Amino acid sequence: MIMGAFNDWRWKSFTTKLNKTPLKGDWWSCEVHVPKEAYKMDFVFFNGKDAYDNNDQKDFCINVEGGMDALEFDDFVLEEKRRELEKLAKEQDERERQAEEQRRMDAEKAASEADRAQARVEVEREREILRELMKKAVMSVDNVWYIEPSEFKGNDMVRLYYNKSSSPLAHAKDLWIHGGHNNWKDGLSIVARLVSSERKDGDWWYADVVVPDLAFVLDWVFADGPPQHATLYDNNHRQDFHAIVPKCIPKELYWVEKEHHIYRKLREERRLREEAIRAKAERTTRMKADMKERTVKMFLLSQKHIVYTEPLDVQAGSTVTVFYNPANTVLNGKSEIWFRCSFNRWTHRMGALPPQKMMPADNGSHVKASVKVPLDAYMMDFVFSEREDGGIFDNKNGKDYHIPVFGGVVKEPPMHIVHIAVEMAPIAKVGGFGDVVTSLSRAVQDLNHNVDIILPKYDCLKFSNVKDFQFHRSYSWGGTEIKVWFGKVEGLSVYFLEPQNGFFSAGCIYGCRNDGERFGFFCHAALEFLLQSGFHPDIIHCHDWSSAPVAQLFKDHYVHYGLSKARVVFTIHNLEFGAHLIGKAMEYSHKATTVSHTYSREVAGNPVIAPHLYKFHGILNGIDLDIWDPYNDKFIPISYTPENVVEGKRAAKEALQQRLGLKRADLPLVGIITRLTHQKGIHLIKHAIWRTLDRNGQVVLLGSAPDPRIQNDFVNLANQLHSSHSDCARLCLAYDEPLSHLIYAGADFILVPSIFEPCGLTQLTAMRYGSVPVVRKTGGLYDTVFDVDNDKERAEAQGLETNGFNFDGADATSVDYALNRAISAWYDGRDWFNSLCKRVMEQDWSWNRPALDYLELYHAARK
Ligand SMILES: Nc1ncnc2c1ncn2[C@@H]1O[C@H](COP(=O)(O)OP(=O)(O)O[C@H]2O[C@H](CO)[C@@H](O)[C@H](O)[C@H]2O)[C@@H](O)[C@H]1O
Repeated sequence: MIMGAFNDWRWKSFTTKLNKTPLKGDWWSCEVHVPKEAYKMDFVFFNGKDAYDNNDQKDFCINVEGGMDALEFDDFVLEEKRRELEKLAKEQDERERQAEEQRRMDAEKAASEADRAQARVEVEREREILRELMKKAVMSVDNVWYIEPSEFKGNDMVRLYYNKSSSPLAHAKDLWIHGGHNNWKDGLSIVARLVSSERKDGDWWYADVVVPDLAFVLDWVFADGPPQHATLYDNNHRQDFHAIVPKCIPKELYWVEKEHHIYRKLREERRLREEAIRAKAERTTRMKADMKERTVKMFLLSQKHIVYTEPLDVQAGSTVTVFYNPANTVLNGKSEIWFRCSFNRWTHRMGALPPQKMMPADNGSHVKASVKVPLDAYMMDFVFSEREDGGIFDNKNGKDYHIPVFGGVVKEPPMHIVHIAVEMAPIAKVGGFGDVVTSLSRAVQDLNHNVDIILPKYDCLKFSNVKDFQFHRSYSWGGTEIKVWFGKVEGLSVYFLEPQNGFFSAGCIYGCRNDGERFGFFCHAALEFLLQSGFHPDIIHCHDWSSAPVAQLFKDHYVHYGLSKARVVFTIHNLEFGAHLIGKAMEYSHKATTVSHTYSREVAGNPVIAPHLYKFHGILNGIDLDIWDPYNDKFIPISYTPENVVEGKRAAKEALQQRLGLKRADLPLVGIITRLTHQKGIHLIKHAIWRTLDRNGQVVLLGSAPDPRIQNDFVNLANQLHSSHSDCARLCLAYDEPLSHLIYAGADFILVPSIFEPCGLTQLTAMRYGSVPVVRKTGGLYDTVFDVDNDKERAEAQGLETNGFNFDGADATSVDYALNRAISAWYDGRDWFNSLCKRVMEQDWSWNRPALDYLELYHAARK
């Protein structure tokens, strides 16, 4: 028998019996069908059981002519796989669609039942009221009123008689009936003037009225004039008059119809409500996607002076041309440029492609090379060199060039990232660091990676924001038992460590005498938890002095024991505190970052940073577009987008003024939202408050000071201002997240005069809400705010438009320089100012771009 297959045993295997032939020797034969995709046939012979002739373990093979070649076959297989994946994806989509449809139908059914039940309740209530009424309703009252004929029904014309002689209307000249039906259900449905009758046994009057359709009780009062003009009434001692309609329609039928009517109304209202919610959600998603697409395009184009591809979107299976301009790199002036490329972060099965000499491009500045992108690529990787065999390389400072590939059959394998952190918004937030832990994690998770967070289980956690909170396990370490709890926060998995030594039951996050000891213990306990739970993260990300010890502990105790795959990334949010611990983390981490380029340059000379610059990078923070979203924000009165920013902000300003008791007037409003510490430029904040008031503006400050002396100082200032400028200044000296949303939306300007600022989030959030930032040119403030008068070119170099006002120095004149221009711009040209609000709102200060930078960094850490 023969057992074989084609193309290195990858295609169409077969097993067939051979027949003895009459040829000389012991020749056997069989017929084999050679498929058109074959370039090679591989086979062995055997006896049908256990004896093989496999050509000394090399197998036999014959090349096949006229079919595909090996490369074509690779493509063919991938194409097949792509088709298969497409089919599976379609089936999956269809299943999801059906499941969604089912969910929708179930929800519809439940809602419909709820509507029906409500309709029933409403009808029952009405019925009860009417029942009570019917008890009081009669056909006539002797000597007061009666109706002719005595038998009547809906739509009949009847004559109602009234004897006013002993009523409050005894002396009225004019007499009117104001009536309705079924307990005044439709309000006034009967109005008529009464005329005097001939009857002599009293003072009888009458009116002819049409009985409303479907009425079974008539309700009325008498008055001395028509509605709105009457002054005297006879309302039957406040009971009104009620008459039974003797021949009204069958009652049950009425109520059935009524219930149905209410049900239809409820259902229609619900449908409209749901449609509005759906439309809004769709619009939110679309706006987010548009912003992301614009940013990614901008990012790809922003490197155009060095490298770009044609087409810009690289598709798997297509051929792309890479353009490179050595003038701006280390290869400037080289006579030859060689292009060295691979895929999937250099892990592609084909390995690196052979180096290719680049040819001059038509534009004169760039050189170019073309590559076919395989179908199983998700990333294109390349570097450039001066010679075929190497020499000087441009590898983008060790990071290499990477361009994402779309539409491939293989997806990037997810990384597992664990943050060890002591703050996390919104459950344990003190400042911006807490925001970043949450929003960076969400952004990386959105890019299909796995993210976990380890946090101390403070007794002061905001548990209301933790979903599915549950006990996870417990372990012993450091002489105590540590309970681990698990929960979901903003869609992120969080492990909470609760050592039984009470370290985190102090009622606060920071501020204990032994903070260093508490957090040092936490860091070690977190690593121990990872080890004991068998986690194998790719990246352990620690932050600031509080989880800085992780880096060295990892190196000393864990790298050889089970966590060896992990790399440690350390991020500095603020170098002010814990320099010694930060220095250690700089030394022991694989990569270190801080939260803006400019701050990374500002601290580069610091002795704890300087020796480690080779692994130190500035990556800007972003804000979370779901958490800060004026289109879906429950703390502001009108939801708005750039299209209706003026209307949205006007409503928010009014709500803010009303809430804080400020004058409700159209004045320039400056907002300040900050921790009140030296870093934030306290003397400049104070000065700016007075300056704004001088210029007839309003100021709202939301902030609190960890230092009681500063807090006191501001309490005094608040007292002074609230009496001298109660219309125009409000200092809220507390931490208040909902109020911060209203200030971001209601202010015209957000002032950030920091002395130093690693990144700063408030100016970014301000822009998301269409507020114009006024900032000091330092750290991340410098990188994100571009002065409308002075920074046009600097903004353009980043593909941006100017977006605010800034100043250099740290004295009163310097703040005035920016603040005066800002306020004047507001007074002088509202159209221009409104267009500036719209413009800042359209800029993308989210994680769309920085999350990609972090991923590059994580990959670089793993190299
Ligand atoms: N009284 C109050 N009520 C409600 N909310 C308030 C508040 N006071 C402040 N906030 C909020 O706290 C956050 C402050 O974040 P920042 O980044 O601007 O400063 P912070 O100095 O805390 O952060 C540090 O870490 C971050 C993150 O890396 C860096 O951006 C920054 O430069 C660095 O100093 C914002 O979300 C703001 O809205």
